[in-house]
Amino acid sequence: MKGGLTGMDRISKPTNADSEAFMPQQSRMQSIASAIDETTSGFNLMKWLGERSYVFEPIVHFLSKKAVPQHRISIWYYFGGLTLFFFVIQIVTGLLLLLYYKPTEQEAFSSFLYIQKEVPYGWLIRQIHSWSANLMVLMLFIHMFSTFFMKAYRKPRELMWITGFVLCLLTLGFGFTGYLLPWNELAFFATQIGTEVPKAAPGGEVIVELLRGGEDVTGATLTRMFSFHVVLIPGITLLVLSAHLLLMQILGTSVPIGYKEQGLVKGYDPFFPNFLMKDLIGWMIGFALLLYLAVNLPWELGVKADPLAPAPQGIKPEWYFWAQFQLLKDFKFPGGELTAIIMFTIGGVAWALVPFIDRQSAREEKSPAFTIAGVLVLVFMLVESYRVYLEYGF
Ligand code: HEM
Ligand code: HEM
Repeated sequence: MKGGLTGMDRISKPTNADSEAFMPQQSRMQSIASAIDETTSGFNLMKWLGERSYVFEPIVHFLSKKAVPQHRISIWYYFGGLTLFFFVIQIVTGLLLLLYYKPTEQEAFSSFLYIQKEVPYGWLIRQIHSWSANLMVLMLFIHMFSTFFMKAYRKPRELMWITGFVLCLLTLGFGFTGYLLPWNELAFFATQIGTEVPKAAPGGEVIVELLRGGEDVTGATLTRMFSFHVVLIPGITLLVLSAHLLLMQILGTSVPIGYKEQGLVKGYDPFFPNFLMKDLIGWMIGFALLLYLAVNLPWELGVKADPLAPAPQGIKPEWYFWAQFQLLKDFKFPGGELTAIIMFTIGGVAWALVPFIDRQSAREEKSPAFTIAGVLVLVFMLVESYRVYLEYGF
């Protein structure tokens, strides 16, 4: 830019963010008018954009208020951002897959093969969508357990935990509904077993019909799962996620109990731009890993589902449902399935209400009983999942 005071300097450079962002309407209009006068002599895109950059200042101002504490376990603060990163990848690749994918019993598998074999880079987009789904769920589990062990759910962050819990259910819903979409044999029979589960509970038939769009898994189920996957679940997720992130911004990042008193907090990183830049490094590492997996360990295509064929051996769900799957298998006695469902429901409700049950942490006192309970839940899930791995492989 040539010398002299530019429009950008006049409008947004005197960066007292407070006074700029909340400049009275009249003086802001005057600034815009003078900037417009200046641009009439010749059009300069950068200048034009610079003059209008003040509209972002309230956002930057809002973001810059947050600071992230630095201490020996602050590494765990990266996993919410990583979950978010893989979710964004899911949206972008999912929208690209939508250009060619056809959600009908006749065409789903062939459109899926077409994406994989004919569409330029279709195989890459599909592999990225599949791997990023797995990485998103993995990051979400790490994020959930780390916030649990750091007691980040305690007062005043109860709603962060509740919205997070709902996001966990929605993400598992994404995985479950997406699994059927390629309409291959494995997905077909796994969905048949998965959607059968609610039948063991009183009134469960209604849920089974709601999921399947009829008594059995058919083309109607595929269309239904498709609309859940690309419309209903994304819509609700965007709403709940906005609430989760807004709450995060307003409440700020928590510090583990007792850390401040013991002088373990070394300092604070302003979120914008310092911590965001560090987040960016995490995302680049995540992206490199994602590309490596997508290119070197492609997910198999399988064979087209044949609803009339008998179920093949070794049908199992995605790894993130293995613990529930194994528990149901362990409870194969009369009334066992219902007992397992009741256990999971009670466990799930207790997990969701943890911030209200753990009264000690709400008073900023350590709550070892909850740490032990969390370790038991984690060990149970890992052992049950490992048993499925031993029996079926990956
Ligand atoms: C789609 C899923 C999710 C996304 C994208 C997400 C995103 C985030 C982000 C970006 C943060 C701030 C950075 C951080 O502390 O890691 C955060 C914080 C938090 N999240 Fe999540 N989250 C998700 C799911 C969950 C789940 C499943 C839970 C727990 C059940 C949860 C509970 C929390 C809590 C308690 C905090 C506050 C952490 C603190 O103040 O130290 N979130 N989340
Ligand atoms: C708005 C966002 C999303 C859209 C528009 C979308 C769209 C799609 C489409 C069109 C397919 C079928 C194509 C195919 O099978 O390769 C698909 C498959 C799938 N989606 Fe998504 N998706 C989205 C988000 C997600 C998320 C967040 C997850 C998981 C956490 C996920 C998990 C899956 C899985 C596991 C498959 C099956 C992949 C396969 O075996 O090829 N999707 N998705």
